[in-house]
Amino acid sequence: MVVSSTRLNKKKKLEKYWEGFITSDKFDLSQLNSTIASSWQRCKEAEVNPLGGKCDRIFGRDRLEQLWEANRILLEVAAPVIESVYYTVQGSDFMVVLVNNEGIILKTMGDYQTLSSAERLNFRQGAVWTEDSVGTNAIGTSLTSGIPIQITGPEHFCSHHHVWTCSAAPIRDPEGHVLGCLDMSGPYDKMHPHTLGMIVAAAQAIEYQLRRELSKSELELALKKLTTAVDTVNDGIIYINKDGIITDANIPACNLLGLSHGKLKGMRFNHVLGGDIASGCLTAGASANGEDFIISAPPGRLVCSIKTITHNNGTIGGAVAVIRIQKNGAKGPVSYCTGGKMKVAGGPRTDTGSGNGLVRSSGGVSAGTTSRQANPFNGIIGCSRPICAAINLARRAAACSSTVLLLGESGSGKEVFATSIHMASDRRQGPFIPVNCASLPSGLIQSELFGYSGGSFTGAKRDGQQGKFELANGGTLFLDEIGDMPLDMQANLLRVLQEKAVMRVGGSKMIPVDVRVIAATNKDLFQEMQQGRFREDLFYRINVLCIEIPPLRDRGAGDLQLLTQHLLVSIAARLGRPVCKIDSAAMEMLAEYHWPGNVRELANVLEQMLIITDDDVTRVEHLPRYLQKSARDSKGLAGQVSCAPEESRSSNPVSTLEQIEKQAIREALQCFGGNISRTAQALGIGRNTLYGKLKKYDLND
Ligand SMILES: Nc1ncnc2c1ncn2[C@@H]1O[C@H](COP(=O)(O)OP(=O)(O)OP(=O)(O)O)[C@@H](O)[C@H]1O
Repeated sequence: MVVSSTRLNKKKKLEKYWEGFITSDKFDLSQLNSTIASSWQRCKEAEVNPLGGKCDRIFGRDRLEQLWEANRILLEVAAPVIESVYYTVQGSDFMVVLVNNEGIILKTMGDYQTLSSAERLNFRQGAVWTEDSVGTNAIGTSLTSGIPIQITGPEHFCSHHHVWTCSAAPIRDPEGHVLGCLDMSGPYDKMHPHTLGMIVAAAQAIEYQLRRELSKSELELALKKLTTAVDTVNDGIIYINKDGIITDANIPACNLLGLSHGKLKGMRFNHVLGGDIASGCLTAGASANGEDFIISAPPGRLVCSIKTITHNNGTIGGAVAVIRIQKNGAKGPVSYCTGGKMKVAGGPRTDTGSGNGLVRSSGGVSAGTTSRQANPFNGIIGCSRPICAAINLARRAAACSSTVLLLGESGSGKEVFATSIHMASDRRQGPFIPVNCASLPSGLIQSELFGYSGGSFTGAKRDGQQGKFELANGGTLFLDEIGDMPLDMQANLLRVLQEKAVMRVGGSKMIPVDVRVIAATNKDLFQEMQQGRFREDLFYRINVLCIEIPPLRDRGAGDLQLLTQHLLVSIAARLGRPVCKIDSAAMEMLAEYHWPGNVRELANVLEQMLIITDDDVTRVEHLPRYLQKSARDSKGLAGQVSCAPEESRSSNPVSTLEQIEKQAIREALQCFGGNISRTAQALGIGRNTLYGKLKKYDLND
């Protein structure tokens, strides 16, 4: 780009000022913009090295993760704005940066070249970009002065920044507190005064969205408070819309009326409680408002009081009815219950109310609380400490959108974890696309991942083809065996992860993709990185949240039993055979074995055993030879360790599935200190099923 002579003159003039200022104690800065002059003064007082500019205050991954969590809403709201700003300037060597109110960089997005130049200054996530750390700069100076500012070339206090131009604007919460700032930085010769305008508009867009988020969460909180209060009172509370239809009710109301929440909702209030009491309030207005009505229904009478809800313009929006059992002496007009599905105490539920069925129902029907959502982590069988720790981390991973790195031996369940994280995340409606990086031929890996445009190579489809990234848009891309990805592809992958956009092979335009990446490997990536087989920058890019999945041999006998039981049932179902028991000696041998192939190997061994067994018990002789030998060898070394349930060891040589199940439940209960929910979750069954089994096995204590 040709730099205009005016700009060159301005730069030369600024350079003179800068040189004069840093070399002399007294230098007249009256000609310089006052915000910049004050900033230079502050930097001098803070003894910032004017000949430097490379940041040496950088927070590591742990602190950064805490900061991401602390600034979660800001990051979520800012992400789409940052992307749209970036796409507007993409290809012009600019980068967009979000920092928190302490000047710590939370997020960067930019062209590869610019990010690489920035990296040389440590201008990257975790770096502290305040004035006292790196001198006058748009971020630090905007945060200090509280105003949007553009700082170009020699206006920066440190000489390393003189080739940069930066524009930053503070982002404030609705009360005016600065939450951070948004910055756009790029080469000095591409400086444009409009950049600042764009950044100010983007910061305002973030502020606007933050206000909306905040009022939404305040509203949710107010609603929660209200629901909690409503559910803790003893009186029945019923909400009615302006047409007299019940829209909601609390638990006591359902109990008093003997109707479930689901049934009550949608019924006509008058139909349930009789008379015209609701219509009186809703149509005739205030005359009946707040008055008590007695509803007659053996064996007791209910007092009902209705209050209308009015809009600001005075129109009636609905009503709230409060009902309670009539205490002696309560007076009021009498209404009669005329219909609805009533539950008579001690008797069956009737479908036709005859006008006298309104009673207090003590048991049975409870208000329909929202049913518990299915837990995707229930599919991960195991209750040992290491697997529970991994599941807990995975749960956290599901709640955020950071890249996840799954480490674990082959067959240990990395894909099971990846799918569970996807299913528990807010991307569950989007696609889950698994890619095995090791099995892709090196010539095809690029087009497989990024797609290709029409006619880009012989044999290519005429209209081109989407790659896995595009296919995973809005969902999750599972990059299995990432440690086997060729080095040149690693560079391309890094670029896509940074830019959140792909360019198809043979294509010319960037296609934005919204993909969450979960990577997995059974290799020691750190070692791979040190030996130059894995790119350092990619390693740190994907290693945001690392989950180590323990090998089966480290998960203890409890997990082995649980998995064996689970797999025996599912394999039998798949093969269309009855479920088999497993001989305790065989079970012991399984526990002796070191399981290099982990759960996958266990599943294969059990399938083989089921296939070759003729009766309903599998024994040691059904085990593969190599496993028998290996287990015997290790037993010889390690002594006798039994994993068979205690009660089966004494007399009966065969462990029934029930014995195994009882033992597994006992261990899981112990592991979770008797907590039913967590035990049920770890065992992969529902709480009610667990209660049933505790009763069956007499494990209630
Ligand atoms: N905790 C678990 N609960 C239930 N099934 C499991 C568990 N762990 C693994 N499996 C089963 O074991 C098999 C192998 O698991 P998975 O494919 O997830 O392993 P992996 O670590 O991704 O293997 P690889 O490294 O070879 O790709 C699958 O059939 C999976 O269903």
